[in-house]
Amino acid sequence: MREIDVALGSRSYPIYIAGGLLNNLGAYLSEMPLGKKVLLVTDTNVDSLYGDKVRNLLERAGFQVAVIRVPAGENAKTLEQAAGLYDTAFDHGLDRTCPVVALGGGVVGDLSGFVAATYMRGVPFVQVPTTLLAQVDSSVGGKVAVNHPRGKNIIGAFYQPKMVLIDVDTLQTLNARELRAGLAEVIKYGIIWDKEFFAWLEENSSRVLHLETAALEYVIETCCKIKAAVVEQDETEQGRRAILNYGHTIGHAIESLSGYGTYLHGEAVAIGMIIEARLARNRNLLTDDEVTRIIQLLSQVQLPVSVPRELTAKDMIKSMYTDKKVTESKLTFALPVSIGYCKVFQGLSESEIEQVLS
Ligand SMILES: NC(=O)c1ccc[n+]([C@@H]2O[C@H](COP(=O)([O-])OP(=O)(O)OC[C@H]3O[C@@H](n4cnc5c(N)ncnc54)[C@H](O)[C@@H]3O)[C@@H](O)[C@H]2O)c1
Ligand SMILES: O=C(O)C(=O)C[C@@H](O)[C@H](O)[C@H](O)COP(=O)(O)O
Ligand SMILES: [Zn+2]
Repeated sequence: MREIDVALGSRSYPIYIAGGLLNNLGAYLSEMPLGKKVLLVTDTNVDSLYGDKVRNLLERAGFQVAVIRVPAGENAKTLEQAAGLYDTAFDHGLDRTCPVVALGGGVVGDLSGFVAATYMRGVPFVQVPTTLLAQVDSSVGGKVAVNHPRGKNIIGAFYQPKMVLIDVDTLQTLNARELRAGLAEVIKYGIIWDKEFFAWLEENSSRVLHLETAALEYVIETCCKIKAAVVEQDETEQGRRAILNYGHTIGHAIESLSGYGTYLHGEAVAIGMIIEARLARNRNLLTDDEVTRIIQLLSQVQLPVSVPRELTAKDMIKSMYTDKKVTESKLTFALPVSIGYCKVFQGLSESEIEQVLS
């Protein structure tokens, strides 16, 4: 088993990565100082695959489990769904010592983490991510949120989990489109932090797409280590953490303008990374060759590479002003300055953004 410690003082926690780890969830939770009632949050798809198994494991470990299933997909990241979770937590008698356990992808993790952060001003939270995207990104670092019709993740908090348990075997049931969407965030780490990892992906992406366990474990461990390092430097995004947002200023505009769920988060981020790489090229940060390599790798894993035709530059730019990196009305982007290193730039002009969108 691979183990990574996210070192955040009193909010530190372990990330465990291995095949078959779901079987250990009950034992791990029993060793933690937790109350005996669990709110197990999942979605309809994940419930049908792993819900009974996890519930039984937790009950055998002595926990009383209330399961709540939200509809699968981005549209479940709402305050209305959160309200349903609060009701179930209340009905089940969850007190401040009792954990919320997120079993599913980033939607379940973000939504239930938001509920864990706010129910009774905070109860223990455990992440059991089951998509590649959630295993490499959303389960780590403590960003929890729901969407607002006008902007992604607008209502949220920073709230770290007590443990992240990653069973790589769960990826065997994930469909190809979702796997590719997860690969977008994987490629992001190569671009913003680790040029050798980017080069490894250029050679080995098909091993990940073929769900080869050794490749998956290597990818997940590498990404979680990078994310842990960034979050340890800047837990609440006062500055440097915003590099994890590369591709997201454009990506979030695509997601909210085209209707949440039309483009998967990873797909929108893939398009965003290309447009933002072009922004970086126009500022002489990236070379033409580096932009080509980025486009080539994203195309190689069959991610979308162009902005949907129906979205106008004007609407995209308007939507970007709801981005959380905006301060004093200045559009802010995380831009790579080479493959393997990224910086945050404030005050980009609308005309330079229009130029790369058209
Ligand atoms: N908090 C963060 O730091 C962070 C980071 C990246 C993304 N996110 C958020 O994560 C969300 C996207 O997460 P996602 O891509 O995991 O989407 P998701 O949670 O919608 O899951 C994708 C789909 O896969 C299904 N699924 C999940 N696990 C499965 C499995 N093992 N086998 C078969 N099907 C499975 C789900 O039911 C769903 O239909 C977005 O809302 C995004 O904003 C958050
Ligand atoms: O953890 C972070 O920090 C990230 O930016 C990771 C992103 O992949 C993720 O999509 C995050 O939810 C975006 O954050 P937001 O603050 O722009 O909503
Ligand atoms: Zn993301």
